[in-house]
Amino acid sequence: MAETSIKVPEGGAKITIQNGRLNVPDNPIIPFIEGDGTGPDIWRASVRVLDAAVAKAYGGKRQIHWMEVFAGEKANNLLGTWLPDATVDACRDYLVSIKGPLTTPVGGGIRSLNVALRQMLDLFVCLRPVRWFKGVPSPVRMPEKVDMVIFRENTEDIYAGIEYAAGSDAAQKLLDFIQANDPKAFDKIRFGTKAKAEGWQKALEGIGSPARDVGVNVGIGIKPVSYLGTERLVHSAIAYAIQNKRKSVTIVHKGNIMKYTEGAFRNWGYEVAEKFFGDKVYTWEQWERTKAADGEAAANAEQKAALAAGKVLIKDSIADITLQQVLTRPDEFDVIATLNLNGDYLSDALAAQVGGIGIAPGGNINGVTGHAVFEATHGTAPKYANLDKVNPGSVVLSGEMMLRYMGWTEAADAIIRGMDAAIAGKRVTYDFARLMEGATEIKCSEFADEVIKGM
Ligand SMILES: NC(=O)C1=CN([C@@H]2O[C@H](COP(=O)(O)OP(=O)(O)OC[C@H]3O[C@@H](n4cnc5c(N)ncnc54)[C@H](OP(=O)(O)O)[C@@H]3O)[C@@H](O)[C@H]2O)C=CC1
Ligand SMILES: O=C(O)CCC(=O)C(=O)O
Ligand SMILES: [Mg+2]
Repeated sequence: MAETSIKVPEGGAKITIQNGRLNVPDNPIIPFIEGDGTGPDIWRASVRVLDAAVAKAYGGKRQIHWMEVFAGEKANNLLGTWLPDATVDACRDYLVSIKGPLTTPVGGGIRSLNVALRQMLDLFVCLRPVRWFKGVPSPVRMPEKVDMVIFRENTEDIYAGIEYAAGSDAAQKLLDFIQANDPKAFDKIRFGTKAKAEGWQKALEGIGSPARDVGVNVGIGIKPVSYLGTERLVHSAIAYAIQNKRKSVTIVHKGNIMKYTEGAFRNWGYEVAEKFFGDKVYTWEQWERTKAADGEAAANAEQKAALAAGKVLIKDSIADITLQQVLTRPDEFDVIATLNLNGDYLSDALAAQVGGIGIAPGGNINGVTGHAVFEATHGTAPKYANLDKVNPGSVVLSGEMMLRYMGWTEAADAIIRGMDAAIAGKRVTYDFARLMEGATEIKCSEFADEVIKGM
């Protein structure tokens, strides 16, 4: 029987932050959420890898004191609530935590606990690096060219969860508001009135469909995108690119269609680049201005000189073509700054290029308060729950990101060495084994053993 309340481990101490710098003791207490579905299998394997990496790197001088906190099905079973306040408080108090995936029902039921946690702790960056490990099976010809870092805005966009169900009073009130205040826009809501709905129904009856009573059934979602939300995300992405000597930051948006949300994100993104990083970046907006003033050749020469001087190129790309070009021309993408939904799609799509969601890590981070919750990109994969089967790589590598975030680079490096060795040995979980020639399929727990051996 699991614990029903949080037990603070003895002998551990809190990670704190002072003047923007994390203070990590040698015995930090780190809250963890096991997760739903495959979460427990993965966590059991991953925690052994993380502990082994720390032991290998520091020979007992440092040790993580793990503290289980509850969320999702386990919390609901034990405590009758999906996301206890104590869990959120623990992640807040202890600053750095790690979690497994949590289930979100589709089309009704509770809202995403994952999203709730990100919003409650204001973890505005969802950082998802996408890199290839030598030997990992990939559907693309040159996976070694895939080396991107996604900065996904984590607190706004349609993920704010402001949605009203079709037929509800709230949806009707919003429709009435739009009709009263912007009749032209209201007209574009295809089935926004009973007359329009009935008109379509009549047309259907004209081709033999049975008669039925149709009403106004329009669900409405709201997509907030703010200047400050954009500023802090894009600022983080560019600062990261400069610090890590990356070549470019691509602002990915669908601003041709959603002009005042995604389009504004693009425009503000360039503004942030020039306002905060003017001497360290060269933007496509600068290129446009020089072209208008002095011609294309001058603009090209200016860009070439700026990049030769080590400036980071700030460019933008519309989301649909981006999804093609990350496949066909991956080396043209480096750091990506994007909105919440685009980032969700892009991170799963890109993971496929480097071996799949089984090794796609992530971190949700507030670089100002220091709060961070590390978690895999994938979900609960419920059909594999309790089979000790799936790849623990995503949580292991999320832990690697966490260790690096804490400044425990030697332990993080040990994990990378272990992953490299395990993959090179071709003893891998089912997801890799089914695509890798000459591989032996092993269990989730056995893969953890291979990683530990390879450190
Ligand atoms: N941050 C979070 O906690 C997230 C939670 N979710 C939630 O998870 C639930 C299930 O979502 P679903 O859309 O099925 O997506 P999942 O990511 O859970 O699974 C989709 C598929 O991805 C592959 N996969 C996932 N995890 C692994 C792994 N560790 N190793 C190898 N392969 C893996 C499997 O593919 P195959 O069958 O081909 O082997 C699996 O069937 C939903 O409730 C969703 O809301 C989703 C995403 C993130
Ligand atoms: O919260 C969920 O259930 C899904 C979240 C998700 O897809 C993601 O974080 O990438
Ligand atoms: Mg996702």
